[in-house]
Amino acid sequence: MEGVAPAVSLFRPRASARFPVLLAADSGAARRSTGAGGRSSVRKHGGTEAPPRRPGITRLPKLGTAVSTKRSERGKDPLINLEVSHHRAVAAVRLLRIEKGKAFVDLLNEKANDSGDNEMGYVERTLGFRTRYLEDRDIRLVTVIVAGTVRWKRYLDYLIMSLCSEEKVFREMEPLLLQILRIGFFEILKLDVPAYAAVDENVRLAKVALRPGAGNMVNAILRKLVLLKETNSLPLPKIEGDERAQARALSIIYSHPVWMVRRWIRFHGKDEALRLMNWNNSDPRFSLRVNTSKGYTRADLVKRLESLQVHYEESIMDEFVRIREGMQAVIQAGLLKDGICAVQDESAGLVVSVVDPQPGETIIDCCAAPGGKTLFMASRLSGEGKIWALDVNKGRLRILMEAAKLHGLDVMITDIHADLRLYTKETTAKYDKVLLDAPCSGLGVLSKRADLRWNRQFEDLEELMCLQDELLDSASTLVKPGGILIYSTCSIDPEENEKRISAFVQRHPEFATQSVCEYVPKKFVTDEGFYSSNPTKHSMDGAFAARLVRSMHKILGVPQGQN
Ligand SMILES: C[S@@+](CC[C@H](N)C(=O)[O-])C[C@H]1O[C@@H](n2cnc3c(N)ncnc32)[C@H](O)[C@@H]1O
Repeated sequence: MEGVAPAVSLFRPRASARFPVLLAADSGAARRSTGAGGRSSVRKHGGTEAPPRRPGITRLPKLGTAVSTKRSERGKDPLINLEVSHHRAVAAVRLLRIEKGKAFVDLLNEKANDSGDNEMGYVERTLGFRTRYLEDRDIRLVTVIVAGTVRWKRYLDYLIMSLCSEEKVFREMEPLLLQILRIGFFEILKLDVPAYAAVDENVRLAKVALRPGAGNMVNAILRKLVLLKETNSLPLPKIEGDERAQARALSIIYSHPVWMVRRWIRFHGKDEALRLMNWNNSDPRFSLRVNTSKGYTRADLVKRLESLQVHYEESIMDEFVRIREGMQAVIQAGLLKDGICAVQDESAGLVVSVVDPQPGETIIDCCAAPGGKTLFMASRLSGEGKIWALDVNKGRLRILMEAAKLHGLDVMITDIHADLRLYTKETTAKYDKVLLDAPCSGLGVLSKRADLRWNRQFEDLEELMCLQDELLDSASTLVKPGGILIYSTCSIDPEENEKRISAFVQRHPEFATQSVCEYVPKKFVTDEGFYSSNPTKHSMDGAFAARLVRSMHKILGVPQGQN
């Protein structure tokens, strides 16, 4: 099931829903509202999107006590609509913006994800009214709905299209109406929100944000859906026919792109492909790494978590704790902001174990930003040694250095803003260890990146593999004789992982693979001696790493300067 277990109780209908009101926060607003017959005029807003007509809304001249007025107090927020459910309104607008590429799905830091002034501005310009500022519970609901609706988009759209009178109605549906329907379908099918609440609230949103006709359409389609769900007769495709047809059906039922389904069935078999898709559709699990460089221990972190009543589990790694429930409490208590710990998946931590940083070493992290692994490596150096953090993305590199300062590690890290391929042409510097955490498809982290599956095309893989080869060639020139090159990805795709390494050692006989068995628990070591974490096997993100040792001696056939 998608979403969090307590979601059902969180979705109880609001008492105020029975009393449609658009409250005016000041008398000026009351003057601007039209009076006659309860019909509202279309008010012009500063934004590009004109607000839709909202007939049937009563505007009251006084601010009710139930209205949150952060902006009203500043005299800027005259109109707050209490008729619609606030979190659904914000979710619909965020979904619209994600679809246009103007927002992203942030599963972790919901507060920072634009849920303040900016987002309310978008809501007002898009819907034509302002909602009250969201409380923590609402923000959590927005996150659950947005992430879930994005994950399940293919499944939801298939059902919405099936329940429209004809395909053309679906294809030509206005974007906001489609988002409202997706929310309703997701709530009913995956969150088990009581049908009456999901229908009622989404019909109201469509009526107020669009027009009565749109509300009627949402009503008709959602009621049809409720009936089909109750009779267990959802019109889903049958898994039958040839391999391609089966993959297409599975891609709808499990809401993944067809190419991914086909690829996973080919590489891992059908059962594992299904397990993987189930994992990607489930709530992501987060882990915390305690910041030992500031003198904190895991016991200190555990104590703080217990005082916050956060549910946690011990990790296989000394510095880590797995969070089962209560990530918001961690964020709100300032544990991240104060540099006590960082959010990091154990799968990424294990890559650092493969690097095995030792005090006194020189290490270059070739694709370092935003710095999760750089910081962990630096803290393992125990104050002795140095790390160079290189990345082509200046903004992300800035985030890395800010985090380094927060963690008290900035003295050990030097940033280099460059394209690795160009940088290595100009430098003669050599390092004890070189980490290449390469740009990749991210197919191992789809549960945390709800929208990634829709942003990746099959063609991207080809391009990424070429880049990975080029970066490997460049990174290899930075390794001292006898030094170590570590190649890692957050992908589970063999072509981005094992295949890149076998191609690399063929091109570079001066490098030989070294088993990672000394560095990570046995269950993560593949037959070929690589590190590999798998979501369905290890209940963590998918990741890969290989350790390659550079020969101490010159190898015949290797061009001068590269050996
Ligand atoms: C997988 S991310 C690195 C994540 C990072 N190691 C961490 O643990 O937080 C890949 C990084 O490669 C960088 N990158 C992509 N192409 C690059 C290039 N040609 N030279 C240097 N960095 C590059 C991207 O900007 C991105 O930050």
